[in-house]
Parts: sequence; C-alpha cells; structure tokens
Amino acid sequence: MARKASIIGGGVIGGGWAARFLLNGWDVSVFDTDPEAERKIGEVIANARRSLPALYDKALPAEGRLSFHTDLAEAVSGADWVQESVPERLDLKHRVLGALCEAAPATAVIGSSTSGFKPSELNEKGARAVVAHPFNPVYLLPLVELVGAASETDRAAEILRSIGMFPLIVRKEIDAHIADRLLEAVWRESLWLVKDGVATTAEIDEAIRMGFGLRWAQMGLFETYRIAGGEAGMKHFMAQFGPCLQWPWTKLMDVPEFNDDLVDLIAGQSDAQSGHLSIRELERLRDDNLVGMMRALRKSGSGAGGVLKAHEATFAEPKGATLPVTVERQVPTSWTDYNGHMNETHYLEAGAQATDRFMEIIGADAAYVAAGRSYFTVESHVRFLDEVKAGERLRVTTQVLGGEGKKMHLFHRLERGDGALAATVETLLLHMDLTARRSSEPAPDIAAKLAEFTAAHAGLPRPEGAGRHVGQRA
Ligand SMILES: NC(=O)C1=CN([C@@H]2O[C@H](COP(=O)(O)OP(=O)(O)OC[C@H]3O[C@@H](n4cnc5c(N)ncnc54)[C@H](O)[C@@H]3O)[C@@H](O)[C@H]2O)C=CC1
Ligand SMILES: C[N+](C)(C)CC(=O)CC(=O)[O-]
Repeated sequence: MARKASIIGGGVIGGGWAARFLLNGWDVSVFDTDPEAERKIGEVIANARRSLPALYDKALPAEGRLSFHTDLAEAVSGADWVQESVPERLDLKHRVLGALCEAAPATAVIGSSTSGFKPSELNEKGARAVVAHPFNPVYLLPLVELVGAASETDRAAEILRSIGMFPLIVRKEIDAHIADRLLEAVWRESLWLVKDGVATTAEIDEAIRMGFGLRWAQMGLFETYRIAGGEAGMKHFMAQFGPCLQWPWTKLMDVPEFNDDLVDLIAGQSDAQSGHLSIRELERLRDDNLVGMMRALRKSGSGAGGVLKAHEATFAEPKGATLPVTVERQVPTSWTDYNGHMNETHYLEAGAQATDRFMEIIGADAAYVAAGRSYFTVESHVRFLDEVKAGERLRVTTQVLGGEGKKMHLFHRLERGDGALAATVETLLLHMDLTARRSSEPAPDIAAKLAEFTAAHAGLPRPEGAGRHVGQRA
C-alpha cells in the first residue's frame, strides 16, 4: 500500500512537497485555506511532471493519489508524514502545528518548512515538529535541512532519502539554519548594492550566474576556494584573502531600511529585468536548466548528481514476460528538438542504454569492464517508426538474435507508454580486450549466460524488420 503524506499549506513550497511525494509514489492529501489552492498546486505538479522524471534514466514509481480536504483532521488521518508549509509567522505556525499534532497519527513525522524558526520556538506550545526546510523547487532540489531531536531527524532522513532528497542534519539549532544564513548574507548585500545605486538587479544576477553561481552547484564554497589557493591550497588562499575581512569589503553589519521605497526600487527593476515572462514560464525555464545541470553532475557524481545516482539505484528493475526489459524511462525535454518530438540521436541513445543494461544482465557489468574486458558496437540499424514526445514513457525489450564466440547480435524494440512501437535498433557487438584493444573471447561465465539467452530466444519468431537494410521496401 502507498504511504501517505499530508501537506498543510499548499503554496509555493507546499505545492512542491506535494509534487515530490506524489511523483515518488506516495498518496498525498492537501489542506489549504485558499479556495484557489487546488488550481495552483495543479500547475506546480504539471511543472514537476515535465521535469522530475527527466533527471532519471529509469522510470519513477507509479504516481500516488492526490486529494484535497477542507477538514484538517481528515487530511492528516493515516499519514506517515505531515508537512506544515503555512506562511512564516510564529503565531500561525503555533496554531496550525498544535492542531495537526493533535489530529495526526502518533507515528507520523511532523515536518515544518520554516525558513528561519528553531524547533524550540515552533514547539514552545507543545507541538512535536522537526524543521524540514526544503529549497524551491522542492520537486527538483534535493536539500532538506533537518533540525530537531536525533530520534526524529534520523527517521525523517531515511524517508527523505527514499524520495530522492538529501537530508542535511543541522546539529545545533540556530535562527535560519545553515543555508538561509548564507542566502540572507548575499540577499542583504545585494539590497545594499541596489539601494546605493551601485548595481541593478539584472547586473547582480549576471555577477552571480556568469561566475561563482556556476562553481557553487558542483563544489560549494570551501572546495572551490581550496583550488583558488593554487597548489598550496587552502592555507595560501587564507593568507592571501584573509586580510580583506578587515578592510572590509562588505557592509553586512548593517541592514538597509526595509520600506516602500526599497520594495518599489527592487520590484521595479525586477519587472524591467524579467517581467516579459510569466512566473510559470520562468519556473519552466529554471526547471529545464536545473535538469540539464543536474544531469551533467550525474556523470561525475558531484553534489546533487550523486544523490540522483544513489536514488535511482533503489528503483525496482522492470520485468518482461518473455524478453528482458532493458530500459524503462521517461523522455526528458532535453531529448526533444525543433520538430517537437524526440530527436533521432536519442533513439540510438535509448538503444545504447538497452545494450548497456543487457551487458549487465549477462555479467559484463562495470566490474567486468574495469577488469579490462567489454563489448564494442560495430554496426547498428535504427528504424524510426513513430514519434515520441517529452514526458512519455519509453520501454525497451531486447531479443538476442545471436551470441556465439566474440559476437553478440541484439534486437531492441522501443515501445511508447501507449504500447505503440516507436523504433527498433538492431545492433552487432564484438567482445573486446581493453588492454590489447583487440577483439577477444568473452569470459566463460559471460559466454555461458549469453548462450542461455541465445538458446531461449531462438525459439521466438524472428522480429519483423530484423536484418533490414536502408531503403528496403516493406
Ligand atoms: N518560498 C520560498 O522560497 C521558501 C519558503 N519556505 C517556507 O515555507 C513556508 C511556506 O512558504 P511559501 O510556500 O513560500 O508561502 P505561500 O504564501 O506561497 O504559501 C502558504 C500557503 O499556506 C496557506 N495557508 C495560510 N494559512 C493557512 C492555514 N491556517 N492552514 C492551511 N493553509 C494555510 C495559504 O493559503 C498558502 O497557500 C514558510 O514557512 C516559508 O518560510 C521554505 C523554503 C523556501
Ligand atoms: C527566501 N527564503 C528564505 C524563503 C528562501 C528559503 O528558505 C530557501 C530557498 O529555497 O531559497
């Protein structure tokens, strides 16, 4: 049975939590006092559906069920996790947390999305919440700062990992936890720069995104500065830049007066900078960029890329009735082109992923390759039979047409979620010795496993389209 998350307050952050749980197979119930909440959450979930699955090379679990409630007790009934995401006002948090702690099962984790309150403040009227502070968009960014009693945060951390998040346990409670203290420093300094007429909102954004913003996603602050110290590393970096702290470069000791003039100045410049796009369009642009960056990080396993790989490793392997299912995934937007469908290169990429998976199935896995043996593709034939759109499911089955000696002859069928055959990829591989860079016989256990498949598939009908050449009439 699916686990259940209750989202109390379904605005920017609550909507993101709803999407994160739902797309990871949890049932989600929402309680929000805003009559527009269902529509707004629907738009957030639509954005999540087009981006979150694109992070993975395997399909996420089937979505859970989403329900909306006007009664708080009904919403939290049977919940395993209750996440409070109402506006950042302590009196409101006390009232809502008090009510939901009374109504929720004693076994449920109670998380608060608060950006700045400490658990001791949240719980001073008898609630039992932990801080579970996420980052926008919650459905894509893995970080959740967890603050509270170790017995609760350990339990919460395990659940968050299971939905692809990265719990960072904040060991000592402090206003605004770790990340928001850093963000507030940058935010406060930026407000000064605009107020003093040094820079516009657009210029500050360029300063971030053309330079250090790119560095931070993959190495953070300290690792980046260690490299900036040259071969002598951090000690040299500190000796060189330590004295600047005394000059000082910053005005952080002070806060600009937060009045209507400042709000109008910042909001006016922000409208001039980005007002040509709606918030939903900006969200989609942000999400597509985040997906591209996070997929790039998967390759090295750096930062959020490592979290994706670890999460994907927990997904169940798909099974087929007669043929092995070698790929089951959703098509990322980045695989589509100017014609509004999956670009031809990615049909071959899906076929190559199927070959990699089949190699793993017969034992020619990462360890086998690291030990110096592998298969190389020597010929492929792709038939493009139907269009595939972004977000659609793609399922690849693999039939062995031959597997004697050094040769492995595979036939992949690429099927869309609706069962239509979108393509076939027929491919011939040769077993290789990676040291000699020459073809060689596979290890006996690999040969034996391949022979098993070859014998089992020999009894199946030869696939339609196998052995075709380019331009051949049907
Ligand atoms: N917006 C952001 O970038 C981030 C916000 N947070 C935190 O998340 C929490 C929520 O912030 P946002 O989602 O930005 O606010 P929001 O204003 O977008 O959403 C708040 C939602 O709570 C609902 N609400 C108000 N009173 C309620 C009640 N008594 N019961 C149920 N629902 C109620 C509102 O109708 C609204 O839909 C805050 O604690 C904030 O500090 C955390 C991380 C990032
Ligand atoms: C501005 N903010 C304090 C609400 C930001 C956060 O809490 C985290 C985020 O997503 O940047």
